[in-house]
Amino acid sequence: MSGPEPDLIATLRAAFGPQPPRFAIAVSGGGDSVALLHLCCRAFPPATFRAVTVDHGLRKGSAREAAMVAELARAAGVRHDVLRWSGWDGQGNLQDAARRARYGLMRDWAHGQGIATLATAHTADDQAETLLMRLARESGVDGLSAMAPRRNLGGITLLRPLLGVTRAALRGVLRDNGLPWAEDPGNEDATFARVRARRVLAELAPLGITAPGLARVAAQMREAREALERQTEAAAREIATLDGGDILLPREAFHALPAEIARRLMAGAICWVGDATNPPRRAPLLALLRSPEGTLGGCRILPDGEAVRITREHGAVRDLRSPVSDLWDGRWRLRGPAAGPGLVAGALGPAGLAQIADWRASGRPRAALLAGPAVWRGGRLVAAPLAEPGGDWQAERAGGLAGFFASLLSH
Ligand SMILES: Nc1ncnc2c1ncn2[C@@H]1O[C@H](COP(=O)(O)OP(=O)(O)OP(=O)(O)O)[C@@H](O)[C@H]1O
Repeated sequence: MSGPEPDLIATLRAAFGPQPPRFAIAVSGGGDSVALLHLCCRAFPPATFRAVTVDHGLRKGSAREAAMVAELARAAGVRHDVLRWSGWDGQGNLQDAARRARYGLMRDWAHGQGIATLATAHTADDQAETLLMRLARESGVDGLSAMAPRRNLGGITLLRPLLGVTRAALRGVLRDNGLPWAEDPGNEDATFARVRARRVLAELAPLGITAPGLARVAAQMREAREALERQTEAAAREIATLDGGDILLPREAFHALPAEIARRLMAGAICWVGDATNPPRRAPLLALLRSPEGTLGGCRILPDGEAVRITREHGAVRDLRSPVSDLWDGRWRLRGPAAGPGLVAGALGPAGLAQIADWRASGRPRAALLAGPAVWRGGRLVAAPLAEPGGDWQAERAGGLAGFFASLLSH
């Protein structure tokens, strides 16, 4: 074995750690992932990991590509499965739907097989292209940190061990070992922003801008991002409090924070209160920070004495109903006397609030109570734990304040 292969094997071993978990690799049949398959076979005993291919059935030859991967895996002694997708309803963007379906299929498959980690073959070139596309969106530190080397995919760790390795190095591995691979015709289709980014990247070499260089910039951005997240978490621990399911930020202390930290803290609070995965967009977030109140990401932000309150927006939960034993709105746990038949959890709303004479005694503003959890039987209000604390029913915000702090850090 010569050339760059030993280094690449060392890179893989370092990425998976000394005792690799039960893992699988996602192999499309393209050059990058065929090289990943080959390198994994050199780095780890082939019988200790699995390979998976999603056949989208979208273009001629996809079944043949899956069969090619199956043959390569069989020859190498790696167990391989093909997952078939046939779910496109003709709506929306096909690429996007295929991508989401692919990750969903692979995640469910991994869960079913007891696999904890799934590795893809994203390269330094993919990372550099992502960074260029994020520049076009005027992204900040988070966007420019591009793809994470590892992230959570519905309880599975998605690992990208080759983010620092160029496509050219992987093509070298394929050639040196006489390995076949399939060329994706989409790679030449300039209607895709990624293909245009790839072409532009090639033009940037005279400036000294290269794929590995940009991948290193992304890695530096990721470190900066992690540092900023920690600082945001520290600021939250110092100033944030929880009231019911709402976050309260004392205005003076909040505005004294560096702007970047204040923005992150507000975005994090909105995500947590609104149970959202994606942070709010920058422009509306900046507009919100300039105004005393507003709505964003399914939340209402309003002044509350000396503080800013981030509460759920009633409109976002108005029609949400679930059995009282379930987590309501993805975050509320209701506990009360033995749950009788027909009890459901739903928002208190104006109809519920109108039935509570002294809701002001709760000390909470009307907006916060409207979107809070209540227990209903048919159209009859049984309990409103946030508006009438101390009753038979209690509502607990899952995760509590510690959950909010933890949500501010990437996982
Ligand atoms: N059909 C497939 N079956 C199995 N793995 C795949 C498939 N398509 C892509 N992959 C995996 O994903 C890696 C990246 O491929 P590609 O860039 O086409 O995917 P992507 O889903 O668009 O990536 P991103 O997460 O950046 O959107 C591949 O190297 C391979 O590991």
